[in-house]
Order: sequence, then C-alpha cells, then structure tokens
Amino acid sequence: MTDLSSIRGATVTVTGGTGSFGSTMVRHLLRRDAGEVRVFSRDEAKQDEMRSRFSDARLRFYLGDVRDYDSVAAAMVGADFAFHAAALKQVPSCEFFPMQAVKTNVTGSHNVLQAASSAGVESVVLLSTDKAVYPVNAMGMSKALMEKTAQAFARNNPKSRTRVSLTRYGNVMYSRGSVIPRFVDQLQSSSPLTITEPTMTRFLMSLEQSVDLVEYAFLHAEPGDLFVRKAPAATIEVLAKAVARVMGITEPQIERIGTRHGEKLHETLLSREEMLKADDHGDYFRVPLDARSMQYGLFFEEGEVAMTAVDDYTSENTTRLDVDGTIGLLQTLPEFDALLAVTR
Ligand SMILES: O=c1ccn([C@@H]2O[C@H](COP(=O)(O)OP(=O)(O)O[C@H]3O[C@H](CO)[C@@H](O)[C@H](O)[C@H]3O)[C@@H](O)[C@H]2O)c(=O)[nH]1
Repeated sequence: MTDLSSIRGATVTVTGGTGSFGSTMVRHLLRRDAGEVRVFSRDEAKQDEMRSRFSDARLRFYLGDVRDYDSVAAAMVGADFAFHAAALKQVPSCEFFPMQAVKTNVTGSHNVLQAASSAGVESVVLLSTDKAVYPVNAMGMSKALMEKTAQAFARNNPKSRTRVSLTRYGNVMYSRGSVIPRFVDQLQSSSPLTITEPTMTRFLMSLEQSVDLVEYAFLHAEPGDLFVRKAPAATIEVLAKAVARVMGITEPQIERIGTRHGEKLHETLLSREEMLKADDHGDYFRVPLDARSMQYGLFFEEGEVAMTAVDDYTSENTTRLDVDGTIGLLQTLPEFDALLAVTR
C-alpha cells in the first residue's frame, strides 16, 4: 500500500529535476521528509544554482541525459521511487528537430523505464501532456509514443516490481517561456499583447496543481494507469485581458499574430475512447490500462463494447472561465504576488 508515509526516508529520483516542474517536485519531496532526492539533469550550471538555492544535505545531483542509458541507470540504483519529468517540451523546436524529440521523449523515457525496472525501483510516474492526445505536432507525437511505451511496459511485465503510471496535464500558468510571462513582459514595456488567435482555448493549471496530480498518481496508480486533473480553461483573449487587469491595465493594446506552427485551436486532455473507460475520482480522472494480453485477437477480432455518445474532455467543453474567473486564478499564483508587491 502506497501512502504519503512511504516517501518518508525514501530515496527518490527526479529526472529533469532542475526544471520548473522538477524543482517544485524536489522541494515537495523534501517537505515530505524524503531521505534522499536525486536531481538528474543535463545542465551543470542549473544544478549548481539549485544546490546553493536549496542548500539541503539530502539532495544529490546526477549529471546525465536520459538518452544515455548508463547515466540514467546510475541515478536509479538504490532508488525507491522515480518521477520522470525530463523532456523536450517546446512545440516549435520539436517541429524543426523531430528526431531530437524521439531521442529524448521516446528512447529516453524507455531508458528510464528499463533502468528503473533493472534497479527494482517500486514506482515510476511519467509526465505527459494534453498535446499527446490526437497529436498534431512532433512534441505531442513523441509524448504519445512515450505513453504507449509506458503502457506496453505495464502490460508486458505484469509481475514487475516496478509500478509504472502516467499523468497528463495542460498549460502550467507562468511556466518558463509560456504566454503569461510573455504578456507580463509586454505590458511592462508598454508593447501590444501579441495574441495568436483570440478564440483559442487552453486548460489552466498551476505548478502546485501539477505536483498534486503527480503525487495523486503516485499514491493511487495501478500499473499502467493514466491520471489527469480536471481543470478549467479560458480563451487567449480572456487570458490576455485578465493578465492586463491584474496589472492595472483595462484596455490593453492587442496585436493579432496568427496561429503558430503545430498549434491546435483547442486541447484535449482525454479522448472519448479514454473517457469511456475513465473512473471519476472527483478532482481527477483515472484511465485504467487496457490490459488485454499479447493475444492479438483480442485487439483485432473481438473489439470494444459499443461506443456510446461520450465526448472528448477538451479545453472547449470543460468549465470555461471569464475574465473575472481567470483573474481569480491568476491571483492565486505566487509569481503575481511577487510581481505586484514590486509594482505596488
Ligand atoms: O505571444 C503569444 C504566445 C502564445 N499565445 C497563445 O497562448 C496559448 C499558450 O501558449 P504557450 O504558453 O506558448 O503554450 P503552448 O504552446 O500551449 O504549450 C505549453 O503547454 C504545453 C501543455 O499543453 C506544454 O507541453 C508546453 O511545453 C508548453 O510550452 C496558445 O494558445 C498560444 O497560441 C499567444 O496568444 N501569444
């Protein structure tokens, strides 16, 4: 039985541990009294910065790349649990270099699973994205294949000591390089807000909520399960107006720049096929593994029960926030607190 007390004293590896999610997860694990937290990542400068910022003797830094099996294996030996956040996640760079996305997101994730299983790690939670559902860009496609790799591991190794599970989430508000800090910069320099397509919608989630989701998966997963957190969404026009209002600007200048390469109008967190199988856990959905064995007939001949009229779970049909609702959400973010404290 996994509960929060399992983290106490445990050794935990976080791949991508210096990133926005990774470092928040590391902090969370330290608060949960983990005995040792291993930060696995490529960038020695970020590790060094994190070492002095955290200044915690329970942290261990592992330099490596998920593409390099030996480096991942070294970070897994003796670990109890692992959270796999290392990824190439920017849509444009993966569009231009799709094989780089394959190497990191697919082969690298496979390395993480193999290394964890060889080391007898008890649980691995892998992070995926809404862009993996009906993917239209290389980043989403590579993450979809990562999901399939994890599910195949669970299906093909029912006796494995390593419990593999997945989480999928949408846009993390104020994450590095994303639209909210971009709007904030534009407002601060009195430049127009660059809006791609005003009616485009995105799920909105805070970094803390993404950590909660990953911990929920860790606590509740059966092998091969996938979890998403229910989340509200807003159009980009609403989001732009809300960011401006929070910063005291009621009529922001707006410049339409058009939809970028590989972008969807709306994102999907769960397909209708997944919704048909999903269990409703209140704040979360759990999608169990399709655990039919390697008997191909079960896939090709018997098929599924009739598909009923269930919809995908999308940023178009989830709870939609208006400007006031979005402001309410933005005001919960520590980044805005810090920002407004400076401008006040
Ligand atoms: O100047 C800009 C930049 C973006 N947008 C729009 O804002 C939304 C969000 O864009 P952005 O913050 O760049 O995020 P996404 O491209 O949706 O991708 C983010 O969210 C994904 C989860 O859906 C993560 O996997 C990615 O790593 C992360 O970059 C999109 O509708 C964009 O069209 C604008 O309107 N103006």
